[in-house]
Amino acid sequence: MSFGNIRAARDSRQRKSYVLPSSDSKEYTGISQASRDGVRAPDQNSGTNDEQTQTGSGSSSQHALSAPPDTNARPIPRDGLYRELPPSLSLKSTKHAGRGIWSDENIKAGTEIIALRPRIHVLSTQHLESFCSYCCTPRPSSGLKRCTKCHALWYCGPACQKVDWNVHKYECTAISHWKESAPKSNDLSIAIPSEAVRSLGRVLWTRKAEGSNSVWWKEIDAMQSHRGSLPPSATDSHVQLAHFLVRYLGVRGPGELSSFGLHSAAELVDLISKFTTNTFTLTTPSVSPIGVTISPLVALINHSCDPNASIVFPRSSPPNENAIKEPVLRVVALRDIPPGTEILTTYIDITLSTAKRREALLETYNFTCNCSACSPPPDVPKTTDWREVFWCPRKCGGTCTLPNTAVDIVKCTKCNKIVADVEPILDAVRVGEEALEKASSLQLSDPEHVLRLTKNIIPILTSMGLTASTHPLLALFRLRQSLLISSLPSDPTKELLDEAIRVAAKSVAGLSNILREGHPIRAIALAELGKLLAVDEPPSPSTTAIRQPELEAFPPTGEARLSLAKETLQRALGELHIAFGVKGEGGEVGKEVRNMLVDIERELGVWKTKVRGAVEDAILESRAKAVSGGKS
Ligand SMILES: C[S@@+](CC[C@H](N)C(=O)[O-])C[C@H]1O[C@@H](n2cnc3c(N)ncnc32)[C@H](O)[C@@H]1O
Repeated sequence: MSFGNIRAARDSRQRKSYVLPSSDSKEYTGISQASRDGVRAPDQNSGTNDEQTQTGSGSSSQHALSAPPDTNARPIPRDGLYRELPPSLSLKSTKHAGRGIWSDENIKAGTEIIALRPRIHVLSTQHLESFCSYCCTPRPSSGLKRCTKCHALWYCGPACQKVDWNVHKYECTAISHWKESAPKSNDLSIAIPSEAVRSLGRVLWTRKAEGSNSVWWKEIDAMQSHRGSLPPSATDSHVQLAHFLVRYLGVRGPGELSSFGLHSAAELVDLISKFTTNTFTLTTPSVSPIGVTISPLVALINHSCDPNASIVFPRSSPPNENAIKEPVLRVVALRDIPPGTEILTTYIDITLSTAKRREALLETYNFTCNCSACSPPPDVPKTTDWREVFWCPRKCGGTCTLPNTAVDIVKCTKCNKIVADVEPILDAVRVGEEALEKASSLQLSDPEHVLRLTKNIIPILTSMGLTASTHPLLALFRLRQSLLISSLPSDPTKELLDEAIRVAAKSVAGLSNILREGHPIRAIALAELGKLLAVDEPPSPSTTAIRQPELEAFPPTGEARLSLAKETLQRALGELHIAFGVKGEGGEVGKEVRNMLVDIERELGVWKTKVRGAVEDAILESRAKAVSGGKS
């Protein structure tokens, strides 16, 4: 089996949306510094992961319990808005989080709760040439067709270009003007406005076309803004984005701004604050970020670090659904949701430590998270938070929580012994965080450097006892995995392929301790590991080199490797069904995994036939020897 498709998926993951804060797993997008500048894409962190089980444990034993239903939620009227909200859901409001979406019925894990095509989505600049700007189909081998006027957007064909022209006609002129005034550069992120600017442009042109009384505009208008309570740094960045937007729209004065329904600069900044709080990431079927999207209905969903639902774009195509209806956003239940429960997704990278998650949520979304993962209820027995532990230095198999504001005495969960000197471990975490930051910023421009950096830092963090799930080791594993896959040649050596498999196994193991079964990131990590295991095994090098038995133990070879690939892909398929919806059979990745399983069955059949044939030959040969009295 070839890994071309794995690499293609990874390639898009690598080039991250620059509206994203820091990881693969983001669903909502806060505006990062780069999009504040409106000019240049920054590099992003990657998510990651570690050990103990080779292919992940299959169960996430240490999860925080979900929050009990908030009985103080009060129903709120729809006022003719949110027509795509299914009847099994309702809108309610709580004091602490404002409006939210609640289930009225039992919802089974893997059920598609909401499915819609968002009115606004734009590709990040670095993905403009790789996906159709309308249906987001990846560039086919025959290539995409470029808009002949602005030369910035690409389409898979005339049908997509025609339907997108409704709004692109305004955007086309604006991009052309922007390009004329931008410094001459081959760097698209300089020549073309950021995705934040382009999304806001689309919002305002759509508003102009539909009018301020349209349902869609009222929904946009009702989105939550934090303009009044943002820290000065965030306000500054909003003002800066407003400045770029005005330039992009070609607005020359307040009169022209009012043609977009905005009557003051404050209203413009308010719109930007709504955008920051309510947009989320457009992803490929394998959850690689490729852009941003806005749906006022889906934006009503509040956040939890232990979510019961997720937002995905699986491109599952049930009959009658064709590509031009894509990208379809689906909100899928990650576990059974009883009636009267709030639907909660995650806005940030939930593999981060509690303190870092809180920091990210406060900075972009202006709230302190008190979900069950951040503040476990006092009556619930404390469980290990794998993001923040290290193995007991006495090697008893227990773990110790890294010291933080809530934990000052560090004790092993198993042998109960106190760890006196944690400073070296904290130093290692700090060094790891710095390395992660550097690696994330260089992953596009200098992947070789990042491969060297991760190769050096991972063993240091591992030797200090960090687990595969501990931040930042998990992130470093995932980043390394991503780069290893992207750099694998079409006929990889055994050494390269096996290393990619080992790192992928660490990623799966690390994620499995943190994310629940069926979380899209975990399901995709399993599928990637299974795919790597299924790649045709390269011949072993003729070994004059020193053997390293500990490295050779995993991955296995031959039939055992194929069987492990099969087992891993079967697990992946089960999780993909939850992550991307049972109805769509796990989306595009689910389909790919099913096809791979058929191929593996066939290959295993061949192995068995060969082995049986060899055994039978051996038996016949020994019988023949016995008959001839050992004379050959
Ligand atoms: C995308 S909006 C969600 C809908 C929003 N509650 C509303 O009324 O429109 C994000 C904002 O909702 C609030 N929010 C979301 N999740 C929250 C939570 N777990 N706790 C407190 N506030 C939350 C925050 O103000 C956040 O900036």
